[in-house]
Amino acid sequence: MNEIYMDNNATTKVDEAVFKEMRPYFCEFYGNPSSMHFFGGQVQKKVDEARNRVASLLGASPDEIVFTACGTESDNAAIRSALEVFPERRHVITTRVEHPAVLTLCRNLSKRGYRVTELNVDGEGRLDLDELRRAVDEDTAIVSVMWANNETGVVFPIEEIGAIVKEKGKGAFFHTDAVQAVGKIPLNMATSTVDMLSLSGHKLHAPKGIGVLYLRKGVPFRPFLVGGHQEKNRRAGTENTVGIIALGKACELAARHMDDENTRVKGMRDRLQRELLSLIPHARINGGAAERLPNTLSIAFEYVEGEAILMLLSEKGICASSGSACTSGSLEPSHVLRAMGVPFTCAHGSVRFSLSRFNTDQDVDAIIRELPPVIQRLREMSPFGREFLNR
Ligand SMILES: Cc1ncc(COP(=O)(O)O)c(C=O)c1O
Ligand code: FES
Repeated sequence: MNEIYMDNNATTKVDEAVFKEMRPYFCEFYGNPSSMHFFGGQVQKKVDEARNRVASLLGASPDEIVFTACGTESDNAAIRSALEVFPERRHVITTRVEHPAVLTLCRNLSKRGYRVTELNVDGEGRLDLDELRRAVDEDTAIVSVMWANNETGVVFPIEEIGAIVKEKGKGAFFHTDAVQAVGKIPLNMATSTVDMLSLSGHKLHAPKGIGVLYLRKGVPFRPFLVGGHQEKNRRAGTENTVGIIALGKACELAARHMDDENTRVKGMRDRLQRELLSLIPHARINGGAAERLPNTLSIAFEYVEGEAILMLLSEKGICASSGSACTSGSLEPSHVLRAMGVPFTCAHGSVRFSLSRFNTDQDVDAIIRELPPVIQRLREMSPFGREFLNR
């Protein structure tokens, strides 16, 4: 069976060129970059090169790049640092649609006496900037808003948000979880209002377990992990050298190919969306009217179960995701779709296809061929679906 992988917002394949770049650093050049001898020096040089490559993709300076273990660590480090820098400030602003890496931390903070504002989104997943404007005050330590949503692909107007934080925040930090944005849309820290940004290697064809916290020059920072002097005292722990080198290569590839590839990826995503909407009745795009990442399609089929769709697709070799919490054993539909007010019946039947540069037109053809009969079959099987079809 030919596998069709359209779950790239969950994780991506390591690019062969990335693997080739990191491979010698396991068994041949395994030195510790902090060692004085030539063996460590060789690795240090390669880590420096990787730092330059990451910085270049972000329009940042290499000193502003702190390597971490993952996107989650970067998110935690950014928010916790802000609270330590401003111990007297007790207010944190985020959104209802953040990844759990931010949302769980914020909800824990609210249990510990912090005031946490979770900004709402409208039916298309868009923020109300007036709500943000009203929320920011002199007690706000940090505003953390994701650049792009992992489930719907909806892109937030980060620079407009940053301008509001800078205008009203009395020095409050602005952090963005850009884990889904980096490599998919161009970002430029040189002209940005962002103070701190998180990214994760495994979303852009580097391996799992490597992340970055971008930390703007001059922004005060308290490290999350303390110990050795790595990363200029901003993140202790011996560097994940192979991961760093891999991420450097992945960023270099992303910078070089982003324009062409994303045009092609968007073409495939748009065709998939168009065809599915025309072939399957009572389907709707989650976040369809908002600005979205070029690779993401979250589509709701009324009166069917997300899991059932995924299981039947999986039998055909097609990997997608349901964008619902029930994949993790709960019966609640996704917090993102709920925040958008997507009706229960649609939220449950939502499927996310997320493409990458490794997808082909044949992959899109296969989904267009396989999915409509799957939905038809499931609707016929379900009592709700039957009633609904007979209406
Ligand atoms: C928006 C967003 N933030 C954070 C993360 C967490 O990244 P990591 O898996 O590297 O911890 C993810 C990945 O699932 C994500 O999609
Ligand atoms: S129970 Fe499956 S999508 Fe909600």
